[in-house]
Amino acid sequence: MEEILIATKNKGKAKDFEQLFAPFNIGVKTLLDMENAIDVEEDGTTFQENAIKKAETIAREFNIPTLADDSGLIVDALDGRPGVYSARYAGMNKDDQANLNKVLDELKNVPESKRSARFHCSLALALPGKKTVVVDGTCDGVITQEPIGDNGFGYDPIMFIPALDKTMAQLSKQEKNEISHRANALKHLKEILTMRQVF
Ligand SMILES: O=P(O)(O)OP(=O)(O)OP(=O)(O)OC[C@H]1O[C@@H](n2cnc3c(O)ncnc32)[C@H](O)[C@@H]1O
Ligand SMILES: [Mg+2]
Repeated sequence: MEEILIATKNKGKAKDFEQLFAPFNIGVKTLLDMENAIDVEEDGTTFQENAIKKAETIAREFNIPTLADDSGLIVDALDGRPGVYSARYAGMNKDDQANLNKVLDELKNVPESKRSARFHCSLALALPGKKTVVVDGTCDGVITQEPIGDNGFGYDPIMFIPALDKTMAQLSKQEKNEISHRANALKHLKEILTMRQVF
């Protein structure tokens, strides 16, 4: 594989992937580099369904190997919300700040011992003419009382990682990419592709 298209318009994800793919000899493009990319409606009820739909629709449009990421935050005390609706939890206009404030608000009276959560990432790789490969990765944490840290994106400032004693937004890009849901999913994908000798 010489070039891969990441089917995302999210700048934060695009940066994560740029760094995650740096060790491989593969050119990485995202939808931020492409004109006229179809806007894929994320109407699935699972991360995997949405990832497959994004990857296959975009692979068909541009006819190159395409990787899609559907991800989100799962909070135990909120029965798994925001889950697949993470990107539009506070409304359709995709505002990271509003989304994380809604989570903090809903957890206002929940004690630390019950604030467990995890990030989930489903990756789908659509290779023209082949069956799409799907993998998952997760990363456990605890929701803070308020946002802490300026790095990363999305819900990173409210996701505390006990083992590192920092929120995701206090980690450097390198540190996040060693432990993140996205990094873990990519590890699984690499194992499968190595097994199938695609890489
Ligand atoms: O669909 P694309 O174009 O890839 O971009 P998106 O932002 O809409 O992405 P999703 O549909 O997968 O929604 C993911 C949501 O979960 C959040 N999220 C995903 N990965 C994250 C991470 O590593 N850190 C913090 N928040 C994350 C992100 O901010 C979104 O609100
Ligand atoms: Mg999306």
